[in-house]
Amino acid sequence: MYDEKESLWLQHGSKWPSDEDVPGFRETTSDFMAKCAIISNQVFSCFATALGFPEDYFCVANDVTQSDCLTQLRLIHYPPAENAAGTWRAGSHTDIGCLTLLFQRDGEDGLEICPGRESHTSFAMGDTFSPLPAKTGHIVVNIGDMLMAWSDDRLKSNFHRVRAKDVGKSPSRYSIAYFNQGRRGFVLQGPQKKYPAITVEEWFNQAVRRNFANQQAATVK
Ligand SMILES: O=C(O)CCC(=O)C(=O)O
Ligand SMILES: [Fe+2]
Repeated sequence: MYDEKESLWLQHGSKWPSDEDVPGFRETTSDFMAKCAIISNQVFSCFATALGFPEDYFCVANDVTQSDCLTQLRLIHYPPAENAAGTWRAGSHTDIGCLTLLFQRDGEDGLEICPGRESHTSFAMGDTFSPLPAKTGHIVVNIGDMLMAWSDDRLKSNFHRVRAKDVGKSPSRYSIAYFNQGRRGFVLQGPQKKYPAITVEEWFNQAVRRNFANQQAATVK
């Protein structure tokens, strides 16, 4: 089943809307992304220190000034819905990268979260989800699978999903997700070396293949 949403993805090498088409968009969005990088780095510094890495370790590994950085901003729109039982705005998933900052707006609820999962190879579904009401100005911070592997599974990625109301009308929902996804060529390995050293690029490719295979298996059941 597909997700009922549309989104604009921005990262190194993206084609931006022109200033004639959307005046001020590039400047405003770039400023916003720079602020997201600063906040992400504050969180990364805490995690790096707690894990025994140098304080700036994850900041360097996710440095958006480097052209091989896979970090991405996604501007997401979920169209209005009515009696949406059986559909998903975003099906249950964990984020694939290191750390996500998620921005929502007042009155556009629908995000549901699940506590951190146990192992980065599982793709458990059917756990208990709790709604996280949308608040303008708040930032939801999700740990992703890459950071889970990079921390030898000590920091858990968390399942989350987005739905419209089963019964009645749901307004449009706009959200913004800033995905810290590491630098392609950076070598990823936890301090305890639980998993073999691997580049971010190769880790990403493997994770996409694994998630896709698991999703296929879950759909077939
Ligand atoms: O729109 C949201 O609130 C969640 C989006 C999300 O989880 C994602 O794009 O990975
Ligand atoms: Fe997500």
